Amino acid sequence: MNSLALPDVASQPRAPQDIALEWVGMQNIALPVVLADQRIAAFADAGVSLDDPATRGIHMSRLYLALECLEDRPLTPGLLKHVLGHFLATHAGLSKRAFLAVRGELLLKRPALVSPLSGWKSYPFEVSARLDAKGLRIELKLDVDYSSTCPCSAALARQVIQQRFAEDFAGRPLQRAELLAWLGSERGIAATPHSQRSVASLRIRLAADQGELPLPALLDTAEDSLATPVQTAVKRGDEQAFALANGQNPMFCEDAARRLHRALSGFDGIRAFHVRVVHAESLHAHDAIAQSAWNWSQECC
Ligand SMILES: Nc1nc2c(ncn2[C@@H]2O[C@H](COP(=O)(O)OP(=O)(O)OP(=O)(O)O)[C@@H](O)[C@H]2O)c(=O)[nH]1
Repeated sequence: MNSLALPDVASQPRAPQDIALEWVGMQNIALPVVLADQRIAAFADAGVSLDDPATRGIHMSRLYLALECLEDRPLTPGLLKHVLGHFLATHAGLSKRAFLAVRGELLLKRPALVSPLSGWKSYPFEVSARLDAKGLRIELKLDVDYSSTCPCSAALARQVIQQRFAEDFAGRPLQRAELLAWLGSERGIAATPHSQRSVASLRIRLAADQGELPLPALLDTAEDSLATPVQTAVKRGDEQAFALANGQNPMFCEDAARRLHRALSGFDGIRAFHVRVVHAESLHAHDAIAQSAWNWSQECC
């Protein structure tokens, strides 16, 4: 039987109560993409609106096959626009809006803080794009893991150390060598502040006409602003540098959200962003959360 003889149910008209649909398509399509000079095992969601209420279904295979050109060319706003344009061209008369989301994990090699070592870090990302009469819109989602040391806990720990010092050295003159030894002993660090693994989830809408998807640059900007990103290869010297970075950058979740807000405000090519930080508290069994946004509305990609 040739294809002309196959029934095409999708093209048949529906019953009279028909309704236009906002999004129709497929999700979690396995797809290799090229991003930041890497080939990434990604998953794509592809869809269009079904604006013609009299048409029963879209043509899923046309969306699926249009994804093929993502295999070999770097993922850029231009390539996303090309694919979305193809979605619309193959659904002329049916669809006015086209959608594509690509999810994966970007691997970036990160140097140790002081030793000459390095290792890989995985960054979950999602690139969502939408094309309609208003043009192309692109939103990036990125997660950044970091360490946060509680500033309140740090102050309370310092107070305990002060009290311990007052007790241990009460009523006698201070000897430099004795004091130095005390500072290096467990009595000299009678209390420690608590730290927690934390995650910042960034949603970034790119300005129009961006030539690239600036994922590595955004990740660097976010990590630099937090100053305590989680590490890869670690020797004791690196761990000490990490302890120093944490001591110099104690952060409530509010502090982390404000750091990220300031950093993203200075990043070129962004038209809106939303930041959500989650501190997985070690003091509490619940998490501490802060959110911040700029130029943000609930419109989606
Ligand atoms: N529209 C639609 N198609 C579905 C769905 N689930 C599976 N499909 C299948 O997707 C396949 C591809 O659909 P089309 O793109 O219309 O395939 P086609 O008619 O061979 O291709 P064209 O000639 O380009 O229209 C069909 O076999 C559908 O049955 C669904 O929920 N909606």
